[in-house]
Amino acid sequence: MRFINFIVSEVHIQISRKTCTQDINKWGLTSKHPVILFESQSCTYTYLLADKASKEAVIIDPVLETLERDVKLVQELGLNLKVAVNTHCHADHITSTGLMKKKIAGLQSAISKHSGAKADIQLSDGEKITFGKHHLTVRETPGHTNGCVTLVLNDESMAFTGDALLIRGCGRTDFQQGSPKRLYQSVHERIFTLPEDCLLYPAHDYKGQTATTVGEERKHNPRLTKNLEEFVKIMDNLNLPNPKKIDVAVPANLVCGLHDV
Ligand SMILES: N[C@@H](CCC(=O)N[C@@H](CSS)C(=O)NCC(=O)O)C(=O)O
Ligand SMILES: [Fe+2]
Repeated sequence: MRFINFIVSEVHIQISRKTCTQDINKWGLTSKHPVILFESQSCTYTYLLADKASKEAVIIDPVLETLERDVKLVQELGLNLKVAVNTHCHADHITSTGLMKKKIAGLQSAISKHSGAKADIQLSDGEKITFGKHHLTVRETPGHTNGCVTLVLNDESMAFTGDALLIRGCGRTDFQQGSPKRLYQSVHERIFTLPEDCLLYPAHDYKGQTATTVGEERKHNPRLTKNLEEFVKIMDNLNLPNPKKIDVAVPANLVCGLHDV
């Protein structure tokens, strides 16, 4: 399912199906958008960013179940996919980065060096992932897991928050070295300090929402507008069932999704 079809730096917007939470007028005709792809079993968003001139591209959080769709799209658009990056070692689905490397020559996988997972590129805070004249800067945002990163586009017009910040929510902190205190700090110091109108794209949404902004979340996030003490209490009492695939997904994602696939 694709909601907005766009290649970074090109004005080409196709908005269909579900709505964004933010005022649509804010998007404006000159806005840039990533290609947004959705995997419906795990409600995961995969993002594809490309430089129009050079065709160099980056994919964020691709999912095993939608590997063929994503590879086909990359080929149809004639992109030179350079990096497939995971925002963290996912617990709810298996990444497709390992198998995607086998289908796309020259593709490198990437994940935080704090994730404990194997990949071609072990990302550090401040590192840049370059595609054509653009880059994503890695901001470490631990708390959901130790190895969570937020990827910020060079002009700070958009950021990909993984599970650190979800729309009107945030990643759980009850497994994989989760820590509500660290997550609170990460979001307040490393995401909420981005420009108010910076678009935020999460790794999941369970309610049909597609994007938000820093300003909206600073004002309306029901968890992160609380003080630290209240936030910790909320997170310690979520009582969510474990993701159904956690026992297969985590070991598989520690080896780029290639475990027993
Ligand atoms: N039901 C899903 C898992 C749902 C879940 O736990 N989501 C995670 C992100 S994936 S690690 C989460 O942090 N949720 C926060 C929340 O408040 O919902 C499944 O079985 O896969
Ligand atoms: Fe997660």
